[in-house]
Amino acid sequence: MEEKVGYLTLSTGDVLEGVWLGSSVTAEGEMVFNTAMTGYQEVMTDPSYAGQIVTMTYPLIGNYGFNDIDSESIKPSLSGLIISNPCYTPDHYQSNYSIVEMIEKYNIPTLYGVDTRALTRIIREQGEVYGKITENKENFPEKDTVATNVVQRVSVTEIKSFKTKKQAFSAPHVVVMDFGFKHSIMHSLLDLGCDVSVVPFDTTFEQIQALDPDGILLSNGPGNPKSLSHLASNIKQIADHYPTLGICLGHQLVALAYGATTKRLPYGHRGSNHPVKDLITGNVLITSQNHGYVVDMDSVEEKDWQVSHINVNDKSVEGLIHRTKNVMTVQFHPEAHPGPIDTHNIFVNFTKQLVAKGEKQHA
Ligand SMILES: NC(=O)CC[C@H](N)C(=O)O
Repeated sequence: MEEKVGYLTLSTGDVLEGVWLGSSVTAEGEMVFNTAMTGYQEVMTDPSYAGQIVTMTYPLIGNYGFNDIDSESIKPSLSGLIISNPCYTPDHYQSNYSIVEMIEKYNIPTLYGVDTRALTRIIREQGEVYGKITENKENFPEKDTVATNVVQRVSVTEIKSFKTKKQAFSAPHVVVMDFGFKHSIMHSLLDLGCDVSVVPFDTTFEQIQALDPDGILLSNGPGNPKSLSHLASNIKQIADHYPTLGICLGHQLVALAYGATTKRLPYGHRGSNHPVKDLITGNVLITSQNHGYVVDMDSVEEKDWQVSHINVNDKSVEGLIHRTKNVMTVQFHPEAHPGPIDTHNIFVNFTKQLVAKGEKQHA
């Protein structure tokens, strides 16, 4: 196969050389890195990466292929992919495609053979870095090209309903507000016996009331949470009214809706082994993470909120529980995928307390 050189130019002025994988599709976006050693399929299909160029720090990517089971969305939304060493000959009993076939199928702008260690050091040291995957090494990204309207790009546009396969009578009904939800969030709820309706991110309180849910889940999603501040009063009204769980962007949006603020992390948490301390049990849990923003600890109103989890490395807020309302939010990913399932109990506790409509009627 003929190799074609491509470049990753950065807003820092750095230029890294690589080789195009698939056709030479140019792209621009915020540079982020993920440190997971496995789980590239889940990372590539996580809608929270919309608008971003993802660098995988683990060198070998693609060795166990790509399957029909583990995608987190219908198609990848990330802006581009940077890897060191792609595997053309995957080996796994569930593998249906090679990573190269997927990159070609979805036209994902991808460079390989890039010095991903050097690139990661640049991102860690410079913080907010933008990049361009290009044929022309003189062609730099527009500085501060933060992707806009990313949530609109990845959210469903109409309601989609799913029935649990667990015992069907009186299953609790959870409405998932879709800011770019990962499919494994929905699977976690279905597996725990809930029926699920996935609704567009801007669904109003009244429209949600019409669906008669037992609980609400605000999903993960791409972009700066502050870009959705126009939804704050709607989100507060919903969370005031229903048992609510927020995950990642959903956690940040709930915090904003109740008056806290969010800020940018120096270079984000993206990987599958981020230690988080549960301040209620004292246990440290290993979590899956993908976020560039956090809720500012100083802005959390102590009389209303208990900080339930903190990040062990940088002490940032990882979870909140409302003191009087039935609202709980987490910055990490209890659905894992990729990563360990140490925090699966977040789903168990959320779903256990939902009183199914049928039970309400029969009580
Ligand atoms: N995975 C997510 O929901 C990410 C939330 C938000 N886009 C952030 O980067 O912080």
